[in-house]
This record gives sequence, structure tokens and C-alpha cells, in this order.
Amino acid sequence: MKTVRIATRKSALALWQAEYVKERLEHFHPGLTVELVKMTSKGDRILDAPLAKIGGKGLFVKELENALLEGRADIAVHSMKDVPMSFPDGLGLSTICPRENPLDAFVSNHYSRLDELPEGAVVGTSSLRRQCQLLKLRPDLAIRFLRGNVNTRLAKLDNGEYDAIILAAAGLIRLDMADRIRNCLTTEQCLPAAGQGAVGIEIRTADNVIRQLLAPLHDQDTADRVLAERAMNRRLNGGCQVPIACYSELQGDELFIRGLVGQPDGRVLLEAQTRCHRSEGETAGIQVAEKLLQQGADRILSELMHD
Ligand SMILES: NCc1[nH]cc(CCC(=O)O)c1CC(=O)O
Repeated sequence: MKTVRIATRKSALALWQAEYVKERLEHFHPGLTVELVKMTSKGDRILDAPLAKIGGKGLFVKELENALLEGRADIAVHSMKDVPMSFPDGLGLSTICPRENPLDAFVSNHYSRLDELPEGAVVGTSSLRRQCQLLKLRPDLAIRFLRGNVNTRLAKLDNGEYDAIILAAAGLIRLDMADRIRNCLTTEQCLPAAGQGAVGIEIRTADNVIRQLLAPLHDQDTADRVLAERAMNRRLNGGCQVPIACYSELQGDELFIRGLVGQPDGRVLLEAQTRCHRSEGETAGIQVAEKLLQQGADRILSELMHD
């Protein structure tokens, strides 16, 4: 049997995800050879600017996609949160793996919860989605820029640059640092980003051999949820980094989908939700987006584009 080559970024979290896919493939297909092709993306090289200013989240995946298109790799493993809404011709998502904890984590060396932070405390995050929801709850907080991989962010917290930082719980759990999570923000405090906590696999759409090999790694529950979340994001044109949250849960065969668009200062937060059968998530996700647009989401989002 042929060798499967996995394109991955070199950050600890990206490598964990690629190793996970390699381990699962080898588990389901004994005798299969799986190799990692490690690459550095523009998003990893430029760490001193907000993502939105240097080209958005697509920066993390473009180099991996080029490797697929040029035949240097067969599959690309991504955090679903970082996967753009559309794909180059000939590429597409084949597989969505079981979701890890989807919530945002409150991480601090001195405080155990958001509401314990003193007046004016400094909180690190460069996500407008987190910023607007934190400021809504705590307008007194000083939100400060924080980018870099998980270890870099934790080092900056430990240096004393922040009273607390907010990170995806999934990244900390996967890197065996769950002990850094003081508590997870509830979905009422901070609604997660579309796809947060899920790993997705992109392939050349015509490659049916690879598609077959990956089939046992797919988790339909996660896929139904994440596709609904992404449909909402796509309708809002969540292309570059934007203050948009979308999260869905399965309750039996029913999807409960919630979306949010916020003004970065937290003074306006628009919210919408819907329920639908799990097979209707994409249509329902679009409906949630349209409810947000009716409330004025487009005004908030287009003001950001012109900043
Ligand atoms: N934007 C970077 C990124 N992409 C995926 C994760 C975490 C894990 C995940 O959502 O799967 C992170 C780090 C973070 O937001 O703290």
C-alpha cells in the first residue's frame, strides 16, 4: 500500500493534530505508512501584527493547500477554527474528527475565575470575538494584544505581562496542559468560534483512495455541528478575523445553534439562535446569520473592514 503524507504546520498543537491523524490512520489500517511533511506558514512567521491586518486566518492553511495541489502531500490537517470558508479548485474537506472541549479557557496564575479579576485587570487575547464578550461582562478590563502559539502565550502570562489570558481549552488539553485551565468560560460568558475544538482534514477531492482511508476517522455528530456553525460564518462573510461566534449542540437529533456578532468594545452584542433537525444545519446556520443581519450585524462588520 502507498505512503500517506500529511502536510502540517510545525507548532506544537499542529503537530499534535497531525500525529493524532497518523495514529488513527495506522490504527484503522495496519501496515499503512504515514509520514508528516512539516511546513511553516506565514501566520506562524508574522507574530507581531493582528491576523486581520496581515491576511486573516487563511494564512495558516495556504501553504498546506499548495503542498496538496503540487502533490507534495496527500492530506492537510487543520484546526477547523482556522479553515477558511472556501477551498481552491480541486481541494475540499473530507473528514471532521471528534470534537475536543469547544470552550474558551480562563488561564491565570493569580485568579481562578473571570469575576475574581480586580478592576482594570489586564487580559491577553487578540481575538475580537473573545474581546467583545469579555468587555460586555467586564467593561473595566484592559484587553491587550496576545498572539503566538500556545507555549508563547503561556510564557507571556508567566512573565507577568497579563493578569489572565484566554485560550481555547482544546489546545491546552491536547498539549497535556489541562492543569493550566483555571475554569472554562460558559457559552453564556463567551460563545466559541465556529469549529473550535474540532480537527478537519482536507484532501484533493478526486483522491478516492485517500478518502476511503480517512472514512473511519470521521465523526458525524461533530460534522453536523461544525457545518452548521460554518454555514453561519460563511453567510456573514467571516473571512478575516472578526467578532463572530457560533456554536451548536446536538440534543438528540436536534441541533441548537447560537450565533453572536459583537462590537469590539462590547457595547453592542447581537445574538440569535434557532433549532432544527441535525440534517438541516447548513440552512439553519444561514438563518441564524440572517437574523443577526436583520439586527444590524452587517453595520458592525463593515465598520471593521474599513478600520
Ligand atoms: N487561532 C489559533 C488556534 N486555532 C485553534 C486553536 C485551539 C484549538 C482548536 O480550536 O481546535 C487555537 C488557539 C487558541 O485559540 O487558543
